[in-house]
Amino acid sequence: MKSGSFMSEKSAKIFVAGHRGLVGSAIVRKLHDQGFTHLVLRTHSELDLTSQSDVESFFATEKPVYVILAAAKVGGIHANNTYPADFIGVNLQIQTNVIHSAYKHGVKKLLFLGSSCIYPKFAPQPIPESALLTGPLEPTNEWYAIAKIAGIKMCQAYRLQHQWDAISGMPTNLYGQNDNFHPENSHVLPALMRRFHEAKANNADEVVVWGSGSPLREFLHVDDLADACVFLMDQYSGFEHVNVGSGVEVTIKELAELVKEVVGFKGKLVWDCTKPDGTPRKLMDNSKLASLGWTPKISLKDGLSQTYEWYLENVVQKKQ
Ligand SMILES: NC(=O)C1=CN([C@@H]2O[C@H](COP(=O)(O)OP(=O)(O)OC[C@H]3O[C@@H](n4cnc5c(N)ncnc54)[C@H](OP(=O)(O)O)[C@@H]3O)[C@@H](O)[C@H]2O)C=CC1
Ligand SMILES: C[C@H]1O[C@H](OP(=O)(O)OP(=O)(O)OC[C@H]2O[C@@H](n3cnc4c(=O)[nH]c(N)nc43)[C@H](O)[C@@H]2O)[C@@H](O)[C@@H](O)C1=O
Repeated sequence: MKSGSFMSEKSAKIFVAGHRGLVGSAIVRKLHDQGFTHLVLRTHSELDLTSQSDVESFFATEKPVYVILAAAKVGGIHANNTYPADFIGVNLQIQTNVIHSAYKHGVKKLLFLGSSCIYPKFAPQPIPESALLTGPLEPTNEWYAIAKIAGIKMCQAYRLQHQWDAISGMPTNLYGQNDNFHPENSHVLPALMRRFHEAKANNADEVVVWGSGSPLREFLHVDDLADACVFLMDQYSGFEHVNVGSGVEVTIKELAELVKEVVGFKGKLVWDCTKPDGTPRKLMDNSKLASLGWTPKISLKDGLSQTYEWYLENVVQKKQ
């Protein structure tokens, strides 16, 4: 189902929740590029989205017209596995508060972002939207996945009961500027970029990479995701969530070799098989979004080079 008025309302008030994160910052850049003039932004310290009363008074006062929910407790396989209570609890709180107050205060349309980890561990590949809730989840991220599934279902329930335009996008693994480069808690791509960079700077002979190297992952540049989010806000008002991926998958070993090349590290890789592999494969079926008219533009090679340049200028140089 198409809606099609978002792009014609460039002065409408838009709340981008999580605007300093990887995804939120890319969405803000995209909205500015597209000529949107009235973004409402709050840092975590200005507005804690886990506080129901604070979220409620924010919506009562600001009354945004559109909401893009890119605030969440996010992390890689180790963080998900180590802090299950935070990943389920914080995410349920943020999304429940924002979705309910947005509905209550007359928001016209809301986009909720989930993740490809909502699908069963052994889902058919590529994974269609219809695979949701058809099998057991991957244990390393089931707490986060359950929260994200609840978010999809909340959007669907509010649409059914209140005819409210809440939609959900399910991005694949993302990367790009403003990513989290924490050594343990980040996702694989920024973790390896940092590790290879530091190994090169310290003339180290080897770099440790987690797991067996055999899992397959699909990576999408965050600027492509932001473009897809704006597209969905404008063009999609359906009940079902929509997959957002690149359609290209690589093994973790191939990814490690690519990052190594982009960074220019000359040593060898050592695999730490005490670390979990996680789900063996999660390539999404992106045909629904393609049939609506959206496809990604940034190749993994170009995206990696761009991200490394950003990392050098914004993380490495700022530390010096
Ligand atoms: N990164 C990825 O690979 C993927 C991400 N996604 C989804 O995209 C969305 C954004 O993820 P991403 O940009 O990577 O995450 P980030 O961690 O980069 O950004 C999340 C943002 O949310 C804010 N935030 C967290 N908790 C609160 C809170 N209690 N109150 C207010 N703000 C808060 C953070 O602020 P602060 O840092 O100050 O706490 C941060 O700005 C999430 O819904 C995630 O599930 C989906 C698939 C893959
Ligand atoms: C987006 C998605 O992200 C998470 O799922 P994931 O795809 O498993 O995420 P990941 O990026 O952390 O790992 C991908 C693969 O890479 C391997 N790996 C190698 N070396 C490092 C490494 O140094 N760090 C990390 N994190 N992983 C490494 C790692 O062992 C695994 O096999 C979800 O929890 C959930 O948050 C979610 O939705």
